[in-house]
Amino acid sequence: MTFTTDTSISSFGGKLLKLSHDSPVTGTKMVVNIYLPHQYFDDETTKLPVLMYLSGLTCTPDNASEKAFFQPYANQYGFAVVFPDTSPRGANIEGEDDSWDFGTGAGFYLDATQKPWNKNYKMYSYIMKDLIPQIASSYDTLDTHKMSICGHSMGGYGALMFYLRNPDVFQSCSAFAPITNPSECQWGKKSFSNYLGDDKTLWAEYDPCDLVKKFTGDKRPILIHQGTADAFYAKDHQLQPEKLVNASTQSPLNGMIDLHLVDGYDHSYYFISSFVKEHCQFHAKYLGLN
Ligand SMILES: N[C@@H](CCC(=O)N[C@@H](CS)C(=O)NCC(=O)O)C(=O)O
Repeated sequence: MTFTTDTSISSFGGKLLKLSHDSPVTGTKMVVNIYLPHQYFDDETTKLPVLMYLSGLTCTPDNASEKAFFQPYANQYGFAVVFPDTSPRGANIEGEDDSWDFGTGAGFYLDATQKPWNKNYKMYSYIMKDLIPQIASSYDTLDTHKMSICGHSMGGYGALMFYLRNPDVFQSCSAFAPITNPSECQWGKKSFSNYLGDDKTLWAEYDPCDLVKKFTGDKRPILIHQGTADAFYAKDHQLQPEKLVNASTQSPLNGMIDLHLVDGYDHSYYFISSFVKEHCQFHAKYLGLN
């Protein structure tokens, strides 16, 4: 299957492409946005690294494309940014649209094992086995062997989880207000029990606090920003970045979780866009761009 370009929008000297494709993995039509920096159009031979950005609960690829402001830094360093969706849509599963923190917009980047979700809710395999290979085959000058990953909230969890499981695929990882211990917070428990069932050994295969202890990749820092005025952090305890720091003390990444608690910032894209520069600078270093 190839991408259909639904829209192409000029932005900061590059272009944002809004794409769709039929995914054999999810069995649904999937949408994805890709930001191509000006280098992509200036020079048709040089391969450009890729930054994957995973969004949080309720998001489509458009939230970050419109409000995170990766574009100036993508142009400064010369990398493309991929914004996948957060779940399959329109799978016609009963209950899929009943709540904002489960089902549509809340795929948790995992492969569901439980009925009725296990037919379509396979975001882990979608990203690894469908989206990334398809970007590689559709865009000759995007280098998916030079790829880093970041994300926000549920997408921050996704970024940590993909990186910790696949250090050979992703050069570096960062997160904004990530859910770090999904097995031990309300959002995670709701999704993991419905998508994965009761077997906690399966939960551990997706939980960054478990995965960090088994990490086999290079000893590189993971950059995390967390706003102190974020109610999901301060009041609801959904995010718990300190738990990842604690878990990492028993791992090769001891001392490498670079957690910045930033005073007064909330959970919104005003927070993300305030620190996107630091995250781009961080990834550019590991992508060999600065
Ligand atoms: N809908 C939820 C909030 C969900 C939420 O904050 N989602 C975050 C990710 S966890 C987000 O990025 N929302 C979309 C946006 O801010 O553009 C509520 O009403 O409390």
